Amino acid sequence: MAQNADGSPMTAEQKQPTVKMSARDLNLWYGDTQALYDINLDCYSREVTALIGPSGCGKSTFLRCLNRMNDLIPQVRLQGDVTLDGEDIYDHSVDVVQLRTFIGMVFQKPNPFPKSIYENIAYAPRLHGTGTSRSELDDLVESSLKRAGLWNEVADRLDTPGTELSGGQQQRLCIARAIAVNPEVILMDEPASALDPLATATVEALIHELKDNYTIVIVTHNLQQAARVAGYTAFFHMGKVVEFNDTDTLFTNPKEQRTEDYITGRFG
Ligand SMILES: Nc1ncnc2c1ncn2[C@@H]1O[C@H](COP(=O)(O)OP(=O)(O)OP(=O)(O)O)[C@@H](O)[C@H]1O
Repeated sequence: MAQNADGSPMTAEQKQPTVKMSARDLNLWYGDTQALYDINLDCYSREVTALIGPSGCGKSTFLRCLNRMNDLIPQVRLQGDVTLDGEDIYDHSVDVVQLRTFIGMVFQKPNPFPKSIYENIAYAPRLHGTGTSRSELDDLVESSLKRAGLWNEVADRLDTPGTELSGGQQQRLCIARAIAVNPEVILMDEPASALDPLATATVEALIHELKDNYTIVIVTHNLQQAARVAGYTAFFHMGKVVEFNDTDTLFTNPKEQRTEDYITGRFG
């Protein structure tokens, strides 16, 4: 049971999660083809929200709406609202480069820069002016690698190329790189699907730890993974959110037949 610091049980009001990001009546088209239909979904602060559903149902498209990555795809048209702390992220006044420092992203395939481990972390903070002196950058590199659970494995070889690390280490390096610019939200698009089971378990443990400080939204094909890491889960099908609930309820007591069919393996 959720408790207060003094051990007393939390009231329903205290347990109410805070909305960090929100989509309202969100529709998206690639050219003439509609990919998202009337999405209404909240992502709660300091929680992990999993997006599940069969291939092509719009999970990655929705994830990319949350930090305007779809802006980079020609022919994309979007209707509706996406907010961060109640502010419209599609407002004309929003600096998209800065927005993506608040809302970082980790991709399916680890994609470290072809630079040293140190430079992978230091590059963006230097660019954004958040770390200027060498000692500030040293501290930032160390703290980011520590938070991503990679420091002990790389502390003595910060000058070696990030691309020489194992796949799982590269993915944690990419997570450290996202953390280094001090984001509030981290979007993850199947972050463990290219990793072996051991590296997957390490990344999952890391996600679990990171949620104490960050809001995380993760796309996954792996239902067990959603059950392990996410407090909340949204089931997407054919561009729509069929059902959203806390993960335990969605997996054990789904309201919609389509959700039940999917989680019991009848399609997908
Ligand atoms: N860049 C693009 N241009 C045109 N159509 C696209 C583009 N990206 C995705 N789509 C289409 O949008 C729909 C949703 O795709 P999306 O990649 O968001 O689904 P997904 O649920 O993440 O799938 P998967 O699990 O296979 O990654 C699909 O029909 C897909 O073909």
